[in-house]
Amino acid sequence: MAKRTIEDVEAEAEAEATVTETELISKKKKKDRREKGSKKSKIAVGEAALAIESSNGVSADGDRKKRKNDKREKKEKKNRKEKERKLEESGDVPDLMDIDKPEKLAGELPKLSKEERKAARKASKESGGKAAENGAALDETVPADKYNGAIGVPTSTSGYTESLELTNLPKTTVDEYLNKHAISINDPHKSNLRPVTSFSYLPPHTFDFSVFAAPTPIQAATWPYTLSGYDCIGVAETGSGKTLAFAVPAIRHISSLKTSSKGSSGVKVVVVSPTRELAMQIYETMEKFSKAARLTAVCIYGGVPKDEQRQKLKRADIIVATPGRLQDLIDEGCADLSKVSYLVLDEADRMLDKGFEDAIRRIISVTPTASRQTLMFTATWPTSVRDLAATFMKTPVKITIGDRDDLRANIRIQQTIEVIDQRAKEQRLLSLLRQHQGGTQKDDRILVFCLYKKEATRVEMFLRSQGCRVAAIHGDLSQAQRTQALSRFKDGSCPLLIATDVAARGLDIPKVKLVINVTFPLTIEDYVHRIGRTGRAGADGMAYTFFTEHDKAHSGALVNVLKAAKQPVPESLLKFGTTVKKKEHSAYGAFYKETDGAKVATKIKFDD
Ligand SMILES: Nc1ncnc2c1ncn2[C@@H]1O[C@H](COP(=O)(O)OP(=O)(O)OP(=O)(O)O)[C@@H](O)[C@H]1O
Repeated sequence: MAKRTIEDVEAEAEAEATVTETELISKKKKKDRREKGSKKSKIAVGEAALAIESSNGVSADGDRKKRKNDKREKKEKKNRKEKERKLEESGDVPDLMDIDKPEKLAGELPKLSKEERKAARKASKESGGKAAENGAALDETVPADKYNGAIGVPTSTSGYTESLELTNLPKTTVDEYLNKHAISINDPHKSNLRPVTSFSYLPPHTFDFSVFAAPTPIQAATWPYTLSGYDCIGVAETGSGKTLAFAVPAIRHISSLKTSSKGSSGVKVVVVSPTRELAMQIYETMEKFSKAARLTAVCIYGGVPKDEQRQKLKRADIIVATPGRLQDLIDEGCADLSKVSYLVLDEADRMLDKGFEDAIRRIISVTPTASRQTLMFTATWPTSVRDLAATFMKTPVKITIGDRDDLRANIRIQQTIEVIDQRAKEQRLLSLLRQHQGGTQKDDRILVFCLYKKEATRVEMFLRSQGCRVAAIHGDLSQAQRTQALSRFKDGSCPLLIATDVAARGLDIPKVKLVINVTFPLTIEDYVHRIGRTGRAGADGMAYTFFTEHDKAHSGALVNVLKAAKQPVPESLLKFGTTVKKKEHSAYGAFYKETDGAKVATKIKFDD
């Protein structure tokens, strides 16, 4: 027999111990199982006994308790449902803005009377049916006088519900508002949503509107549709508050996604604008509102390094961009637009024009078609871009303020056309500046437009040589110089700005007293936008335009714009003729329409 070593003994002892332990565990498990089984059968026996007792009426007390509990549960469920219904009907659905303080919201719910609930239910039902009817002719406009005043209804994912207060307004009050502001709503969905004529009619929000008395007509008319999730074209005069018209629903839209299952990270909102300065301006507005809603916005534009923009893109919810740089970053794989569900083309006609068309197509092509809400806003909506616009939109609602199917300038701007010899321009400019910026008026803001960069530089040098405090903004300057010039003009440290058309659209500079067009722009639309830098937000403005032999191709269109705004038409301008040149889009050809200069634009009021 082999001799056992110390190691063998230890191994055997360990094995024995292990066996013993295993046996013990298995014995305990068996015991537990036995006990469990007996407990179960005891419970089963007990339950069976109870059941027999109960059926014999022995435990009537327990049964009564059970029924009472069931009843209480049913009542609670009914109350919960009723509360939810009230919320929906009153339009006070918990807002995306208020997600941080739901308790406060719940505490603020108004109590509705039985009649109010009934009225709201009926209204919802009625217009719900209407909202469902889709696909009516796109061209069918519902002018103010034909508006049937039916009450709005939630139609979209973001769940806009007309406020009860707005619903309860008499139809005549709504009609009066629509007529007064010449609001035309072309709604193929026939949802008949009433304009939000007061900020208090908006669903609960965290926006601070305290500086404004009421929504402007374009805001009032478009918000119900944009908040409902419809594609929308908004056309209203320069300086009429279109930025907030698309910014408010943008923030609400994105916040609603954050609270829902679709709220994964990624860019949800894209706003595209034609110039860097306008993009920056829109970004400032967006950023102000985004912060309150804890969203992140990024401004993407050319002329500056890309690195910072690339970094910011990684955590952005909102992009405000110029098309070229955005396209670059898409092509580089740094801008992912695959989750974008709210796209805005500001200055839409410009964005759809030849210069930007390719970039816009590229940008739109990387956004999802089905889930994307597309909005277009502008003060000018030439027929030449309308068909192209339609290719990017789904049965859009078109809202125009002040009969803008034909080109309209802001009627509060006093327009003066001076037919002049090319060589006399500089001296005339100088005398106008002395007249409007002399003495106590030395700080009044004047914006001078030139057509070419070189021309702008020449005019700037000339005015400087004459002792004028002057800044300039055009494409030959670095972005830093452009930004500095604009901010000096805005803060008043330099009250005279020479610009090319980079400053023609969208820029909202406070209190520009006078716009002077030294050279006529390339299009009549640009003329309307240039002079629209004055007379904003309900203020009056003034514009002087030098017109020479070289500009005669624009005389007909200019005459129409002047007549429509009830402005004097100088005989010297008429001599160049009144024919309006056809406008063609590169891909869509001519969509010529003779404008009717006799039609008069409607004055839009801000304070009522
Ligand atoms: N409800 C309101 N009441 C009064 N002023 C408003 C209101 N909403 C916006 N504004 C102000 O009106 C001014 C012009 O607004 P905004 O720049 O949005 O005009 P716009 O219609 O986009 O002009 P443009 O056609 O030139 O781009 C801004 O200073 C803005 O703060």
